[in-house]
Amino acid sequence: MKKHLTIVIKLGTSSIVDEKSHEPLLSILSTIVETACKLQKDGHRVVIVSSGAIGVALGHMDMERRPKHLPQVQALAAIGQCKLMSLWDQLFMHRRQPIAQILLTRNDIADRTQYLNAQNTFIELIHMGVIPIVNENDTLSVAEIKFGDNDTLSAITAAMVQADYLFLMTDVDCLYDSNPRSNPNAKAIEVVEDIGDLVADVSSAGSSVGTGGMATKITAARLATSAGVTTIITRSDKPGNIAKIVTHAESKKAEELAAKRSSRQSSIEGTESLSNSTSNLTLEDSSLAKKAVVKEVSGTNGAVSPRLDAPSLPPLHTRFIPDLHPIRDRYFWLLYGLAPHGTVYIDKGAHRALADKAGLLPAGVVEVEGNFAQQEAVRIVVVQRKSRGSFEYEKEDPAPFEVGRALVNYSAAEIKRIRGLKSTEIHGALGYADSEYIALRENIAFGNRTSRPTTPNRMSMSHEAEQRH
Ligand SMILES: N[C@@H](CCC(=O)OP(=O)(O)O)C(=O)O
Repeated sequence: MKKHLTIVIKLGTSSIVDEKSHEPLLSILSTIVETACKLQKDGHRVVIVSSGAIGVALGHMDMERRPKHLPQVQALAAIGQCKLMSLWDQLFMHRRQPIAQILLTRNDIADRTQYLNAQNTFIELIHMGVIPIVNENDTLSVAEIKFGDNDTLSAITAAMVQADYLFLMTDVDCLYDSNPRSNPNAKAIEVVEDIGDLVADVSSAGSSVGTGGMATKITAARLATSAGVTTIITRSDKPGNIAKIVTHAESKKAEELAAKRSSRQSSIEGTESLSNSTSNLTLEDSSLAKKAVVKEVSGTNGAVSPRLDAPSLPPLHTRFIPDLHPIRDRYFWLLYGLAPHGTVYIDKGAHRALADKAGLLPAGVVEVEGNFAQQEAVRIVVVQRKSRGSFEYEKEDPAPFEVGRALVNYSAAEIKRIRGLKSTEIHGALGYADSEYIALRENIAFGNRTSRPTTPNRMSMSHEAEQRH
């Protein structure tokens, strides 16, 4: 196994406190501590993303359920966060393992300098042999600046620390193609090569004290795999399985990478591919081999691992294979660190120009939506004009599709006035010209799965992610 793997372990509220009594689940927490210390001892680095502040506070304050009123939730988070950290600290102290608390809001990382500061702190802590324990800073978070669920926060953390693995610990073994509690023939999905083609049961809504569910785990897996992080969904009540799963995944990695490369190579002809200026990221990746590898396991009733007949196999889990060309650093930050404030619709010619590493010129802009300012993030959506030079575009055939995000040099109102013009005409239209480009190429990042027209299934997931932004 590669030395010095970086492993992010995300524990939801339901793994930390009992859903009814809100008492801490000490056996799970203790096994996590033992697992994390063993991994550190073996030369790996561990980061924990721990929910549970509000859940712990409910128990501490003898409250039956999570309140609805935001200031009350924020107050509970403030009460619970120190109890939670004290709990972790006591458990880790038995192993003489130092820990550190990192609390983040989306606002913190929307500023590039602050994002880099957070990243540097993580790197330094890891270097010092400390285990960072991350949570959302709920006391400051309101809807607009919330990650909303710690699944997304854990994916962003995993990207920030360039983790090898993200473990999303949950209350089922893995993803299934249908609900295993109601369908005894539900099949376990053990490997996902491409989330774009995943058909899975996401009906699990999460616990009554947490906010995430299976859908947010898939969103998190999409973010993390796009940053090159192998993402695992597995049971939280058996944290000891983490090391076994890593060993198994490491042994599979090389052969799967080779297979993915050769499948990509053989189908690349005839397929339009576009790239980020430094990462060579393929936008139109429909040529890649994309499938969820579903392996049937018998007797899935109740989502309990039925693997007694196959002792040599690793514990049941779902493994999302990371993208061949990860989106890292600034491009990841542009895509997922920032909340988009609007949409700029561009034509296919502009899309092609971006692929050739040009910036976005006003001539290629068809429509603008939202009320954004200069230097704010927007979605870039490609449309087909109804006729040459027209600002009308096809709404369904072909459907508009999002290709990425950009930081713009002009506000929404300004872009409305200069769309369709040549750069030399900007000054005449506005009375000034800050830049010849709507967005510089270095300020545009392409996503590898936001590029194609979305199926209803995918659409609902990306909308959900957007709402959380
Ligand atoms: N930040 C919150 C947890 C957010 C949340 O509910 O996340 P999760 O339990 O993963 O769905 C807390 O510490 O209570």
